[in-house]
Amino acid sequence: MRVHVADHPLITHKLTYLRDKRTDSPTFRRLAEELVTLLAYEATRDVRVEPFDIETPVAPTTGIKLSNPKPLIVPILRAGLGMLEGMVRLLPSAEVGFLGMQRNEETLEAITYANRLPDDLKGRQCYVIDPMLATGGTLVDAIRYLADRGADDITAVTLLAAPEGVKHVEEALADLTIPITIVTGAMDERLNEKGYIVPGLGDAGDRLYGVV
Ligand SMILES: O=P(O)(O)OC[C@H]1O[C@H](OP(=O)(O)OP(=O)(O)O)[C@H](O)[C@@H]1O
Ligand SMILES: O=c1cc[nH]c(=O)[nH]1
Ligand SMILES: [Mg+2]
Repeated sequence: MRVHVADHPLITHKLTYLRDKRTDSPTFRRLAEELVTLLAYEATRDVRVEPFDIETPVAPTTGIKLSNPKPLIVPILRAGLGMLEGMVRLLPSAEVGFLGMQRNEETLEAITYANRLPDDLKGRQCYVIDPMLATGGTLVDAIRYLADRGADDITAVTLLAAPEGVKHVEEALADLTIPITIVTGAMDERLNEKGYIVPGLGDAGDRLYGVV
């Protein structure tokens, strides 16, 4: 598994405002969208392309275009929805499938309460988007779900990650032979006793959409 921690002053600058508890929901949403666009640049480094012949006004040349089938973007509801617009802006021809997952606040185990994805993901390159990788339980289940349906290249894009969670993802998915990549805006210090990322940003879903 490849883990890429973005190291760019603009990303850290935007993350700092995102983390700040005084940042209101509209600003939080805007920052999350801006951040994912910057992270997607790194996350799509290995997006599948094929040669494409064109003619410029001056001469014929061969460029590239995204291969078919197009990539599948999978936001994990709720909080992953806050990253969808930014990701789709960079990959406008991608398809979007949805996974609704929620972590039980006591056991910290994730349950899947909704899915709207193609049954057959054979040969698909998938981008899972979720702002938080905490214990890693949610991401492990999401990646396994996609891999079981045939996805053969999976990249997770997160705003923050905890070292314990990344380790868990790596260990729990060690049997998968497909390429798995995590691209994150920052690797924070640790998890606290409630499974929250420290220093983190609190509950990403609540900060985007309010407490439900
Ligand atoms: O790595 P883990 O320990 O599994 O935790 C991470 C998950 O927790 C948050 O979602 P949450 O369960 O709060 O749902 P929400 O997006 O609806 O708020 C977050 O968006 C991840 O999906
Ligand atoms: O810190 C955390 C951990 C899990 N989910 C969140 O939204 N925040
Ligand atoms: Mg939440």
